[in-house]
Amino acid sequence: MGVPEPLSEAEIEAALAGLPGWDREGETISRTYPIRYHAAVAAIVTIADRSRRVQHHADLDLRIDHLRASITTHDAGYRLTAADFDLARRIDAIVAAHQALPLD
Ligand SMILES: C[C@H](O)[C@H](O)[C@H]1CNC2=NC(N)=NC(=O)C2=N1
Repeated sequence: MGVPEPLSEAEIEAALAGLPGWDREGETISRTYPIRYHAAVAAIVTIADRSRRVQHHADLDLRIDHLRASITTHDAGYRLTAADFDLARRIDAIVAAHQALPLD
């Protein structure tokens, strides 16, 4: 696998438009999910498994009632690449499957 190519501004904006809930800060995208702590722990295990398979990892910040995922591509000099948006979509699907329990 080669070094991933950074995306252009137009490509980043187009990718973000297809990912509701994700925000961009510079060359990082992030999303905060409301989710119960224990459900989030289970989601994180699945996210870790997926990350190993695709060799791309998010920064994950677990709090009592929410989980925040932040993604950039270290190998591209901390720039946004297609791998970041692919991972974001995978995390959306995984968290959605674990959000079934209401917050209270
Ligand atoms: C060798 C290994 O594939 C690389 O270090 C991968 C692992 N996971 C990664 N995750 C992220 N978010 N960015 C990377 O550049 C990256 N690189």
